[in-house]
Amino acid sequence: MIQLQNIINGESVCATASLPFFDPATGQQIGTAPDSDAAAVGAAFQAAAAAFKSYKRTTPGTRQSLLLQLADLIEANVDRLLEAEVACTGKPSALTKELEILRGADQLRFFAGACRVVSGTAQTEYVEGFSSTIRREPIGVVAQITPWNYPFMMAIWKIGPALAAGNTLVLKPADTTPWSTLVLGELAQQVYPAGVVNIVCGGREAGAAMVDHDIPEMVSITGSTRAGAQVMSAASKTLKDVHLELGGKAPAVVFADVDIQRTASEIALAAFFNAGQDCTAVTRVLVHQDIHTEFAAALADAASALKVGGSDADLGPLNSAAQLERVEGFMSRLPANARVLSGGKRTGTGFHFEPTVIDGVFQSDEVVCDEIFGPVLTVQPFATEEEAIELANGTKYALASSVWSENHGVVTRVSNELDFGAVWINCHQVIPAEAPHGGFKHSGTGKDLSVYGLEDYTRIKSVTTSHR
Ligand SMILES: NC(=O)C1=CN([C@@H]2O[C@H](COP(=O)(O)OP(=O)(O)OC[C@H]3O[C@@H](n4cnc5c(N)ncnc54)[C@H](OP(=O)(O)O)[C@@H]3O)[C@@H](O)[C@H]2O)C=CC1
Ligand SMILES: CCCCCC/C=C/C(=O)O
Repeated sequence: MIQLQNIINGESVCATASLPFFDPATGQQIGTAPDSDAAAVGAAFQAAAAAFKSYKRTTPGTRQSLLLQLADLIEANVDRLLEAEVACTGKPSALTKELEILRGADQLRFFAGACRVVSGTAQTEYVEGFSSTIRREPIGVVAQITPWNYPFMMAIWKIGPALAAGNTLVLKPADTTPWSTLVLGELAQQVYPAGVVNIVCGGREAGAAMVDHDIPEMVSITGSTRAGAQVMSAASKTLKDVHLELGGKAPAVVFADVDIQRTASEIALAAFFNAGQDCTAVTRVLVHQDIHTEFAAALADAASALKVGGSDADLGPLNSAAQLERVEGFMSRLPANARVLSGGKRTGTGFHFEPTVIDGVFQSDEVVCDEIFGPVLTVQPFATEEEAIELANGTKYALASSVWSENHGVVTRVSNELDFGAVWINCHQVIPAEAPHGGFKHSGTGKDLSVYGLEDYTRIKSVTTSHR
């Protein structure tokens, strides 16, 4: 059994209580991680506050160099990170190495470069006899809470911009997936002074303590809309900045002129990658009525061709028994009108679920409007461009979307009307480090990645100097 420890002020620290964590591919326990209480979380914030006094004075050049060193360490330790990530998630190994671990190193390199170009304004005389400067400064100590769907990469998305901007941090991984974040934290200790990067594990008590504590001036969470709303409400008591990357229910709007087989395969991949546990995954296909039946059948074929579980899998398991039960709950409550064209049930060992395509559903059905976070895709026909836009925009989520057509006018008009933080045209889920990632409405506020994500971890100060 592996016994993990918190990382506080540069040291591994035991906790008084622990939580088990499991391999979702088999359901077997892997080890235990600390179940941190408010005192442990408080110690981490104290360490981060002490470290901030000197870390905030580092130059962009120094911060760049530190991030580049950490990126190099990630590459040098890719096998350790991969073992920890795959153990807690059951993800396919080769894809995880390329698309999450090595990509995480690249994303850190992006922030390493970006921190050298983000700046305030030069001295300007807005008032005669006075010079003004607008400075971008780090916020201070930040509290960061990550989810279990991409545990390593979401930790990168949090620590990269925070450290690039000159903040110190305390990060809590989800209780089912602590391991790779602690390996990352351990690597960070080889680069950063004690207290700059602190990792505390735990469940809801630790999460609440992260948000309630009065040291951090910002809390950033990636998770469900429910968790985001709770965090926002709790954070309002201490007037913290909140940065929320929450749920999604991404539509793919497909017009009648597409290549049906190719488009269906690409959409199936974007729906079922990571077993659909992805806030940008395609979850709703809105397809022109002229090709509805043929396209739904092509999606079902593409879904059935995917391999679930095993070393050469296209998709691994759901992350926990609770998540499997949540997905099964949606299936058990399907309305009478729904037709399951492929999949629909658990399979194999652990928490695997078949890629599932459901036709015959309506906009008001729960399976169409609520985030499921599993390999479940619904199909709805539309008659006109206007109806497609209305259906696409018709849920409370607004993170990601795509439109598929060869017609330039159609994709331009529709992409302008789609009310989402990201719109992809004839593709889905293309997420380079340079592009802002974040939604509107119940999908949250603030951006990850990009210079906008880096700026979210800064505050603006106005400094005015008299010429006297
Ligand atoms: N946008 C996204 O990427 C994600 C969306 N989800 C959605 O959430 C659904 C349920 O999954 P669930 O596991 O409950 O996900 P949560 O949103 O509850 O968990 C995500 C992270 O938030 C933490 N957390 C949850 N509630 C609070 C709180 N009130 N205060 C502080 N931290 C909190 C969790 O900690 P702990 O480990 O203690 O639970 C975890 O680290 C999924 O089906 C999916 O729809 C889930 C994960 C990611
Ligand atoms: C390897 C593709 C990763 C895309 C990650 C974007 C989604 C983030 C989230 O679900 O929070």
